[in-house]
Amino acid sequence: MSDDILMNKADGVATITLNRPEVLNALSEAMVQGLGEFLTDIEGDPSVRCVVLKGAGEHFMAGGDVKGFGPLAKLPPEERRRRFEARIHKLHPVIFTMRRLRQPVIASVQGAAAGFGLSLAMACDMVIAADKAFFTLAYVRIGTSPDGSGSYFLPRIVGMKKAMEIALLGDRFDAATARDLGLVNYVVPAETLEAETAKLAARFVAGPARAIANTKALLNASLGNSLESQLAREAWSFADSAASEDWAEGVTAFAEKREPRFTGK
Ligand SMILES: CC(C)(COP(=O)(O)OP(=O)(O)OC[C@H]1O[C@@H](n2cnc3c(N)ncnc32)[C@H](O)[C@@H]1OP(=O)(O)O)[C@@H](O)C(=O)NCCC(=O)NCCSC(=O)/C=C1/CC=CC=CO1
Repeated sequence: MSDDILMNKADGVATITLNRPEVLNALSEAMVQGLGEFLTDIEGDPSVRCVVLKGAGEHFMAGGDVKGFGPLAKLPPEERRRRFEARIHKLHPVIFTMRRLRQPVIASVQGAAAGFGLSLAMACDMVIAADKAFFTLAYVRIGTSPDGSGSYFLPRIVGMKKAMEIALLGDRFDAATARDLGLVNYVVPAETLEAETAKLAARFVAGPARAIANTKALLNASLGNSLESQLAREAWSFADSAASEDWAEGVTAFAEKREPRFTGK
């Protein structure tokens, strides 16, 4: 496995670190492959109750490696089209797996989240950002259009008009603006980002795993479902959650007026 991406598992949390700080963690082929492999590993590991995605160094991720694109500019247009289409398709299993994972995925963002870096953060379930973080969809500034699910999640999160502004202009905006737009859940002082991310992850680790997984799947499904299908799915999910040990513990703790002690079973 390449050093471009790292994973550490501890106390129920899998932390994935994008690790090319010398280029603001710009994407490499090895990083895409590693991300896919780590997420597949997590999908099969019930001991992981939460995933944290972060960047090494001062930034989250600057997106595709634009300096690495240089040599491609010399290729004939049809060859460029072929190569980029192939490369970008390799990102898709990563996005699908992140959305399909039973565990919540938290993006912990410091510095820049640009291009695919912003797409990736949007594909996470929650985003916690340092007050000094900044965001740009960027693609239009290098003469291209969004990828990696950016054009799927952006209008769903911020609404169509704001999505048009962010995508068509590619301007930078700060963490407070990102929070006001709903792109970020919490903004925290940069020096507390790690600790606040750990606190949020610990809440998921201590939570009712099956209910959390069912809730995540329900919200994902609602983006494309009719009301009728969604209601059917809600009924199934509630009943499935109610068949867990954590549900029995939750209602018992409520009756006993104490905090529940969930085990994830
Ligand atoms: C917003 C920025 C990310 C950061 O801005 P700032 O803090 O002002 O820093 P800079 O001075 O601009 O940059 C510092 C150095 O880092 C280099 N750098 C920055 N971004 C990249 C990058 N994406 N790839 C390679 N290197 C990068 C920059 O050149 C500086 O280096 P030097 O000091 O040597 O000069 C800002 O930098 C920015 O907007 N970056 C570009 C964002 C972008 O266009 N991203 C790519 C869009 S395409 C994409 O994301 C996705 C894919 C996915 C997969 C396959 C194929 C295509 O694209």
